[in-house]
Amino acid sequence: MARAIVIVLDSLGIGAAPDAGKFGDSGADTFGHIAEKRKQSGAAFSIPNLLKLGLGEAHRGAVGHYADGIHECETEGAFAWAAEVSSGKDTPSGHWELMGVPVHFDWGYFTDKENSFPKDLLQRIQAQSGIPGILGNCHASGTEIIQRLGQKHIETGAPIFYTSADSVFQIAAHEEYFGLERLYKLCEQVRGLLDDYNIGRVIARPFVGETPDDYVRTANRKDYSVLPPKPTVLNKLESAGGQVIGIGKISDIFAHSGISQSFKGKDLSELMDKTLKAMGTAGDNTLIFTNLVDFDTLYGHRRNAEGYAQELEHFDQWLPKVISAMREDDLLVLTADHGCDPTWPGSDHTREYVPLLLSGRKVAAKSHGERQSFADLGQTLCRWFRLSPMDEGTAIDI
Ligand SMILES: O=P(O)(O)O[C@H]1O[C@H](CO)[C@@H](O)[C@H]1O
Ligand SMILES: [Mn+2]
Ligand SMILES: [Mn+2]
Repeated sequence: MARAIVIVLDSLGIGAAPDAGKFGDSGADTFGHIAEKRKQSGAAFSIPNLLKLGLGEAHRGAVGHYADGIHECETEGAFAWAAEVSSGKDTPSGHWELMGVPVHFDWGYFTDKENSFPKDLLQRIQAQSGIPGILGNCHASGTEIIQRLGQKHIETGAPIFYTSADSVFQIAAHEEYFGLERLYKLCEQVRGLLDDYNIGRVIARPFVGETPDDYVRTANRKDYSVLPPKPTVLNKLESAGGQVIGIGKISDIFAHSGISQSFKGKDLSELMDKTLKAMGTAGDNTLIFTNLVDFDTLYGHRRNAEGYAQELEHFDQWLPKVISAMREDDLLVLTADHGCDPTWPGSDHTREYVPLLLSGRKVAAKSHGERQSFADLGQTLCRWFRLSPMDEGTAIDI
């Protein structure tokens, strides 16, 4: 009986999508530019297991040439490169589309770079929560804004509100001076006031530290997403009696819908450890669904190409353990939810193709070419679990 393990390397795009121009992202290439930077440094880029599963070949398919230092590689799995049909290049859109439900509506955005949030919304937040004031109220990189405003936040007790090119309302506050539970409660209140604005997520961004130079965000980040617009493959599998084990922020991304069990972890090692543990215990008809957020949060948004390369090498070393924990009827999928090119201007995501790397004892090594939607993965999972098809997506013939 079937199981599937889907691991999202958050933000590992493999080249500008056909519609990247609409997002100002023509020429973005997360994987290609990481490889290029590593080549320029003179050091080798050691990701043999990812290459065997088809990462280099999928990237070549998407952009038309091998990344610097990457050569032809005989793959041991099926691979493809997929474009996104959802309107946004954000995390929920990417994950929901992977699970068969693209976002066809337009999210609301706070587009103004300064004074980003409407005055009446801010007034209602203050009235309901009783916070003494508001800091930020602009587009920002989350690490830069706590360095700039963290001290004032501690002195005044006013939380830091900021946003980005995504449909997000982010709130940074000190875990001890402001309080973690208080931050979560504030995020819930803000979530409740955003219905008219069609905003995808409120994100709690707690940090610790005593001076601007040592403020650091903690693993207690929490995402408050709206529900996907329709039932996803997760709901379908659960309704058919299967199990969905979410690891990392998967449960938050799906607003806890279609998740049977959820495990968190503070970094890639903990998350991969929990993935392996789940593989050891999960029964048939289980989807183990892991999100590895650090690629995006620590390296993509921070525009740290070398850090991203090292994290990919680190992940690569986990793959032999994952592969040896696989059973006869397991399908392993490595993919991504959007790009976040660490060489790109600004700090936002980039509109890119994502890899679909499928492997397992019953999966033939083959290129499945370009896919028109991430939803092809959802449809493939339906077929794998013998579920009725989703409305969107074309199953990959593995
Ligand atoms: O700069 P930080 O706080 O990491 O924010 C980033 O994280 C959000 C969620 O991925 C994105 O919308 C982007 O703004
Ligand atoms: Mn993401
Ligand atoms: Mn991100």
